[in-house]
Amino acid sequence: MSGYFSVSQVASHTSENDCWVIIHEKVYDVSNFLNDHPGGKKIILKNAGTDATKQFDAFHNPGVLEKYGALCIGSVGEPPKAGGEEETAAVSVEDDEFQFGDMIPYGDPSWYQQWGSPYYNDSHRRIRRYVRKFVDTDIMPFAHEWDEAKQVPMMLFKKCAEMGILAAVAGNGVLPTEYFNLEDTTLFRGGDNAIVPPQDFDAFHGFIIFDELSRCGSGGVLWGILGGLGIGLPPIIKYGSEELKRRIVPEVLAGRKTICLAITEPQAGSDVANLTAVANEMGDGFVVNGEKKWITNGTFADYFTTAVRTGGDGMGGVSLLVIERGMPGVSTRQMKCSGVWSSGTAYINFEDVKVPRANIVGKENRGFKYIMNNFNHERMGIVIQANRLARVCLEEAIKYGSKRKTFGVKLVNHPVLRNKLAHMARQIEATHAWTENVIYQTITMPEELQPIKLGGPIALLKAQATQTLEYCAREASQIFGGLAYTRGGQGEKVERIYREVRAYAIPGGSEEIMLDLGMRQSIKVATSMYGAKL
Ligand code: HEM
Repeated sequence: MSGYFSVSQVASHTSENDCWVIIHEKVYDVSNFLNDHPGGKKIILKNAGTDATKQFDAFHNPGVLEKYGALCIGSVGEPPKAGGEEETAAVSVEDDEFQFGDMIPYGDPSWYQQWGSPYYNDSHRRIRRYVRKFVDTDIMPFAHEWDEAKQVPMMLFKKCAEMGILAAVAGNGVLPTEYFNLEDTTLFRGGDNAIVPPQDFDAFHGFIIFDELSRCGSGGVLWGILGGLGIGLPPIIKYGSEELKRRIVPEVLAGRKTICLAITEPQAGSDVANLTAVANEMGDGFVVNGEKKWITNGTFADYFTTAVRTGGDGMGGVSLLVIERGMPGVSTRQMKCSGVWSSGTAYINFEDVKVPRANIVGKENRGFKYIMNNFNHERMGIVIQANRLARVCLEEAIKYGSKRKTFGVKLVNHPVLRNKLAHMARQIEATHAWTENVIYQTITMPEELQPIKLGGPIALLKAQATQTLEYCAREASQIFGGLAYTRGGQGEKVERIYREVRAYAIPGGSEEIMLDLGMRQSIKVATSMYGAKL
């Protein structure tokens, strides 16, 4: 973008070879774009030389302007005087962290909209701005493209590593500082003056990272970048030998290698104790045979943190082994799923794969416990993402409903549609408050008690979050009508999220199993730990 133009200057560019329009006070030269315009050239020509903001807003996502930024040749009006009003105004808005975001009702958590909260401090406010900028500039404009291409660019891993995001989400609220250089990341560089001083990092920072990233409105992109690392690396960090950790963790945190968690099989999903992939002892290692299915990032991951049977039947015979892509006998293929397209969901075959004993995670036949502990972490990740995706549906529906009219009335002014928005908002807010409460427990409760005391509530919370997501995706789709039935365009996010609902409601424990486990576990804890007489 360069110059400044008056309205009358713009008005003289109205022909097919020389066509300008004003949109939101910016001037666009669309002469070379007319023939490529998905809405056709005539409709733009009809508005040539004029302020077409109203017409533009009726048909497009605001993100379109960012994507086609190259067409912008300047602004309407006079250039600002040096140190003038424009600059000062921008700074004062940015500094007001008590209020952050677009102020769409319930479009962000309440502490973004002038509500007090006991959970957050300045470093939490800084990290939300840090991640939001990244999402707005480096992810959101490309989410549709990547999803259609069914992959995220590999350079994103490097970018997330440099930002400090990979390290921040790998340790489940604890920074794995021994395995990456704090000064190599823009998030933790500078000690006490860092965006987040490393010693202050807590589970709420991790929460904000996932919540803000989920604003991209694509579970596929989110899982493409963090789905494998978020669940495949923590068991190694927590239970792996020092040698295994030194060999694998730094490579993954630097974005040079990728990792995934391979547990689910064609015939064993939530029923982990009955998995059948087998690792037979041979020499100083194992020979692995079996299949894994629906493995996030499995199409490209370098490491597979894999659940295998090393002992007898049931939960006592399961171990975790790190299998490497380069080992002969490993093959993966992309699965065709209804959603999360860019996350690299794979079917994996292990055929006579020789794995050294050094690659076992923790102790032999203790894998079931490690997997169950990891599940709580995985489920909280799903909760945070699902609830923000639900929020995205609500935000998109309110924005669209505030401009689209039927029978001369804006959609948000039809009581029947406002009722849908209200039901969306109350569920999202309740889920968010419960999530904050549980995250607070992960900081304050003794670590050894967490798997026992929090397992039940986290299972119920997962069901709460995914049912909220399902409700919001459905209702937002109804509000968007046909636009949520077509891929891309104004209903892009809602259409995609609707296809992704099952990817949240099933993995990590289906809703049915979560609800049953949640209550069973809570009754057990109530009677054995709190003294309830039941
Ligand atoms: C800088 C100028 C413009 C750009 C970069 C642009 C870009 C696009 C893009 C990418 C789409 C595909 C749908 C989407 O992604 O949202 C689209 C559709 C469309 N555009 Fe534009 N557009 C511009 C200006 C205009 C103007 C001034 C009008 C005038 C009314 C207009 C009317 C439409 C219509 C009617 C559609 C089809 C919407 C649909 O499929 O429902 N566009 N435009």
